[in-house]
Amino acid sequence: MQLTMMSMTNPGNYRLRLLLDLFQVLVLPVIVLSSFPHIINNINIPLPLPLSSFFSSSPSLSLPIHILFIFLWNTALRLLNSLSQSFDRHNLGAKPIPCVKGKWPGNIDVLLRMMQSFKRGYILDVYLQLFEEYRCTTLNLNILWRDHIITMDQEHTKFVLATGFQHFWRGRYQKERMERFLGRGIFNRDDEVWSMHRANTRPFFARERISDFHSFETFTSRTLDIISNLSTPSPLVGSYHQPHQPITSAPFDAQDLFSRFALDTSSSLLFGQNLDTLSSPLPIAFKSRMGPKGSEPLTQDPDSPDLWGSFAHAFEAAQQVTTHRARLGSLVWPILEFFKDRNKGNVEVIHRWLDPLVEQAIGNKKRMMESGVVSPIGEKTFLEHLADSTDDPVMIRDQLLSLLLASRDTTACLLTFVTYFMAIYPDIAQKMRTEVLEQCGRNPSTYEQIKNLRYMKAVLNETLRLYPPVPLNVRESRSSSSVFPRSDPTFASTSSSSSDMDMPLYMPGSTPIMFLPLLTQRNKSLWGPDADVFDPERWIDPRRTARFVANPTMFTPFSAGPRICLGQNYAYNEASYFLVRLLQEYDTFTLAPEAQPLGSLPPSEWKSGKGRQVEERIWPGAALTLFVKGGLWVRFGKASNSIPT
Ligand code: HEM
Repeated sequence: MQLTMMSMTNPGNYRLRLLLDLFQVLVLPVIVLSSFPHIINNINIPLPLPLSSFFSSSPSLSLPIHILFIFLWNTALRLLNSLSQSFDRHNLGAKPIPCVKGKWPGNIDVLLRMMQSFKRGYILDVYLQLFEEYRCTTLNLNILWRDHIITMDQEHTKFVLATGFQHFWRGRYQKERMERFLGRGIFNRDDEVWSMHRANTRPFFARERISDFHSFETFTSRTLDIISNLSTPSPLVGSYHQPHQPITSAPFDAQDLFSRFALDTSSSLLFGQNLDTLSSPLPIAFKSRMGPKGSEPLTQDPDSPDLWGSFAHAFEAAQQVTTHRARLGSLVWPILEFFKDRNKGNVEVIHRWLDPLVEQAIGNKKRMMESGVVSPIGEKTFLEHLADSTDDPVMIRDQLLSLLLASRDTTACLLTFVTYFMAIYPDIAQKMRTEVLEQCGRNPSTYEQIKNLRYMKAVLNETLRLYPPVPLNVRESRSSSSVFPRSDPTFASTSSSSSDMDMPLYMPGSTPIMFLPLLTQRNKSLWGPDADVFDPERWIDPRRTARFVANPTMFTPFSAGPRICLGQNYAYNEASYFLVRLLQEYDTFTLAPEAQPLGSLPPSEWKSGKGRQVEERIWPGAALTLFVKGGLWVRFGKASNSIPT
């Protein structure tokens, strides 16, 4: 019933869904209980004494009786569901996914443990701990009596994304969380609408477009100018200079700068406009506070034009809200947001910026059609290309926003973490620089040259392995159940018996599943004992690449299967182009922890943890995409043999 009602309504109407759920859980049993005496009276059945006194109990007992009945009703429903699942499982010859057994009813203690870890813990560490505690790579969290599967299993992730694609979709709960923000865009739709978007978007990323480095150059040189200004040691830059400190170049937030670079580059590609976020005021070292993801952009002077700063802020805040909802789960967040949708304000700001662009594109299309002018796809922006396919302004805006999300934060994240590695491993930065100078000299690079930058590609891949810009993702199984392939070898030796080991896991229908590329890509049983080590050579030495060649889905930063990223090559080119130009001019990269906003340095307890957190010098967080909490504050040093900008 729930599913039918949901499909009849707007997928973003979480209030209606919550009311329907509460009706099923709380109201329906009360109705049934109250109608019992009438039914029994009408059909004149004599009841045994305990039951007749139950129905004729005094009003003071009525509340406890109702609560008891609600409890019994829901327990019975859960039992029925579990019986039907075990029958189905038996028929499919599968075993259940191991279930987390918390100390409190509904695994509330597990939920609290996760919430605590999201605040102070290392990224996704709470999930890794649970996998290790239960010695398995796919687990049912069963929060508030609802199945919620998490997996770091390479084989199961491959099944969700590729080999068993038809069994999964984005699902009701994800649409509910994202509907107001991403609407009918490619990230929030399945089936026909998704296919239509994909078919329409793919031709736009043809080779000619992804190898046209002209727009990369425009925004790269603009970014390098800013870095150059910031990196010139000067006592005059008083806003960041601390008394009693030697005068050095200014620390700046590289993550913020790269996000601006990526947003301006993407906006020029997608809707032919330079949003020029690179020109709005930058966060200032020692003054900046924490923003929704990185550092807080400066509050705009009320008299100056907004310059898209409010767009960028609302765009980040909307991602935070969406992630927070996913963490709270499909029951809790709609209750907390019942009277106030926390994304309403953010989305209004976003639409205020995008709607005029969409209207303009539709108007231009009409004018061009009237005058009989037809321009080829290679000369169009994505917005113009979209406007050719539909006149529906909401559909165009939603898809445009999805592409902005796809291209901006992911690419900025990749550049941020490469910079982090260049700062903590200067020898790797040096090696990258040597390759760049050998292959490209001092000129802006070409498509062919970038293809030959083997070490650069290895660094990008190694960064994407340890810090995938989409570190976790969610799908939902469709209404029918399915069976996972055999688990990956992570805990192979710990299964209780060999017959048990041979049994596949049962994936129930209509159930959310979260997969965790960040954990899969750091899994020692797949990548070897040095899985946590940043070592670009693993992508060059053929004996070491053999693991990945034989098993490509152990590395899925761009996803896999029918929904694989459409901008993968574009992203490699954009990041490589930027890094080539950067390394032509700069040879030292240092972290500036003293400039990190308060509360953004890794907590001391991480030192006693396991894996990368022990040596982490920044705080990685996730809000749809990965980011450095408080921003990545760094100093860049100009190479003595650099070329003048
Ligand atoms: C380092 C950069 C990037 C990374 C790591 C990345 C990663 C991903 C991932 C993991 C997905 C799958 C999301 C999901 O199914 O839930 C995806 C999808 C997508 N990406 Fe990227 N992406 C990057 C850059 C880009 C760029 C630059 C563009 C376009 C300009 C782009 C366009 C898309 C599109 C359109 C999809 C949706 C595909 C679909 O649902 O069919 N991506 N990307």
